[in-house]
Order: sequence, then structure tokens, then C-alpha cells
Amino acid sequence: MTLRGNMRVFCRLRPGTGADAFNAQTGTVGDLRVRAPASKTVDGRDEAAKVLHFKFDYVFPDDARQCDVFDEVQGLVQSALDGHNVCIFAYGQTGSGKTHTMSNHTGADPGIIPRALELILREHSQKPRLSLLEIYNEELRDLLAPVSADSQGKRSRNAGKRKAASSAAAPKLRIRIDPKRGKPQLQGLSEVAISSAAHARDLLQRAEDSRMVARTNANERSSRSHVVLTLALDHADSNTTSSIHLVDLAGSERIAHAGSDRSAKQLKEQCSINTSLVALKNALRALATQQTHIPFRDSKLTYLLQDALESQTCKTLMLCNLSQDSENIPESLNTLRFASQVLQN
Ligand SMILES: Nc1ncnc2c1ncn2[C@@H]1O[C@H](COP(=O)(O)OP(=O)(O)OP(=O)(O)O)[C@@H](O)[C@H]1O
Repeated sequence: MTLRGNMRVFCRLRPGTGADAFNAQTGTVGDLRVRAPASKTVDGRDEAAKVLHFKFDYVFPDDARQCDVFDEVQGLVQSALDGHNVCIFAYGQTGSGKTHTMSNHTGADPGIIPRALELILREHSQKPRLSLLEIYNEELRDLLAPVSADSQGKRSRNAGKRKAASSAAAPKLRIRIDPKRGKPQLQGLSEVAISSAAHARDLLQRAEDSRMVARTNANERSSRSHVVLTLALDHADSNTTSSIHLVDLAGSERIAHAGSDRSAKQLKEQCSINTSLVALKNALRALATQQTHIPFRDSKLTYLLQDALESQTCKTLMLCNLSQDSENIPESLNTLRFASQVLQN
């Protein structure tokens, strides 16, 4: 625990057809046993079915409610209110419940983002400043950029392609080194001071409309980009600003699982996603094990979050979402291996 510092890994099981293969132990909150089916190794050998045992900081069983998840996460939001930087990442294959866990801002049972916003609006004396961007194929786009009249016209003429058109209209952003501090910094990102929960909901909906989505085998409306929501909190008493980054990562499925009818564009998307997820794992692992070199520059995501992640008191949570559907067990095991590697020294 001491070695890991401020890094935590939680897992959440999504209800599914193969639930009997998963056993989240009650009593020891971070224990998860998974019955891995018999399989073939990459070099063609038969591997017998076996039970694999994983240990994390917390495992949410498939009947955990959104409020149960927030109960375990709200301490981090409180830390941001107290002046610390906080990063929360939702990781998992397409359809495993990342967006449900993080957002669900229009549903009856809201996720972490709307609940965190509500807590911050209630507890913080100054208006939080919200920004939202997506990283698609290693390009950064501002999801709250004002939409031009031209792209609005395009949207109404072509409702079927609305999301891709609006995302294409959003300006690309560049990361530059701040000459004063020598740290990477985003230039030109829109930031909106939030006045109420309803105001925040409107902005989240606007961002949702701008997201790049594409059809994949695993989930027809799968999101192929990372979405980074940042709330900047100014602290008048200390004249400082802390930030909380809530990141809904793109689906992590392996290329081999994706199916042969994928287009070249979709394969490129998945390669870009996987490269950036590996970069994130390597950076978090290097941070957790206090390495002297942290490979932030290996992806836009880690480079963008470098300032927050490397601050002495940054608190980081990787929230891994697992599908329990029988056909997804190999992919869920990959997610569990990824999550374990973040904590390995
Ligand atoms: N814990 C849960 N309980 C009930 N339904 C859930 C749960 N988690 C996810 N779902 C449902 O499963 C579906 C897929 O979830 P979601 O869109 O959150 O997946 P995702 O991991 O964000 O996928 P993508 O990578 O495509 O964005 C949604 O219909 C969602 O409402």
C-alpha cells in the first residue's frame, strides 16, 4: 500500500450471462475469483479450465448500485475540494459499463460525473470551471467549442451523420510546453464556469452530441475516443487551483477479437486506442512504483494529464469495468490482467 502511494484500482462487474464464473468475495472487499474456461494458447497448446484469483482495492459485484460506487469514490472528490489533483479513469472493453459508471447523466440513476458535480456545486464556494475534450486517433478536440453556423447547417441536413459531423467541426487542440513552468499545457480549450446542475447537464449533452462514434462488432454505438472531463476548482484562501479529471476511456478490446469484417479505419482506431491504453498503464505503473522516468510522452492522454498525475499529492483511481457475458470472459480476463499490471512493482 505504501509503495502504491495514491494509486487505487477498483473493479466493477456488469450483470451478464456468465455471472457464475465470477465470484466477488464478500468480506474481503478487493477479492475476485474468475473461472477461466479451457482455451488454446497462442502457440496452439490446450489449456485446462482454471480459477484465477485477483486482488484489488475494491470489487463491486454486479448488483452494486451507482450510489454504492459513488460512496467509495466520493472521498476522491472531497480530496479535490480540499486542494488535491484527482484522476479517475474508467477502463474496460466496449459495452462493459464505463459510460454507465461514469456518466449516465440523462438516466434515472446517475453515474460518478453528475454525482461529483452535484457534490462540488454544493460544497465549493466558487463556481467550478468545466472543460471537455476527446482524444480520437491521437488528435484532441474540444467538445465544448462553440458550434459554427456552417456545421449546425450540416448537422440538420444530415441527421444520420450528426455525431461525426459535429465532432469533425470541433477545432483540433495542441499541447504546448508552458514556457514559465516547462510543463505541457493545452491551448485554446473552452472552459465554462458552471452555475447549476442543470447548466452542467446541458453542457454534458452538448459534448455527448459531439462525440465521435462508429459501428463495431462488439457494440454498435461504441465510442472510439477517450473523453476527458476536467473540473478546475479555484481555492481563494490559498490562491491555488486543483483539478479533477474524469476520463471515460475508449473500449479496450484486442484486435484479434474484433472480427475480420472490420474496416481499415476501424482497425486504425483500435490500434490507436490500444497504444494509448498501454501508454497509460505504463505511466501509472511507473508512478505507482515511484520510477525516476515516467513515460508521459508516449500518448496524448498521458502527456495531457502529466501535470496532474505527477503532482505530489495526486490521487488516481483506475476503475475497471468487466462484462460477465460468457463470450466476453477472455476479454474480461485481459482487463483484469491490465488492472493487476498497474499495481505490479
Ligand atoms: N452495472 C450495470 N447495470 C445495468 N446495466 C448496465 C450496467 N453497466 C452497463 N449497463 C448497460 O450496458 C450497456 C453498455 O454499457 P456502457 O455504454 O456504459 O458501456 P461502455 O463500456 O461505456 O461501452 P463503450 O466502450 O461502447 O462506450 C448500456 O445499455 C448500459 O446501460
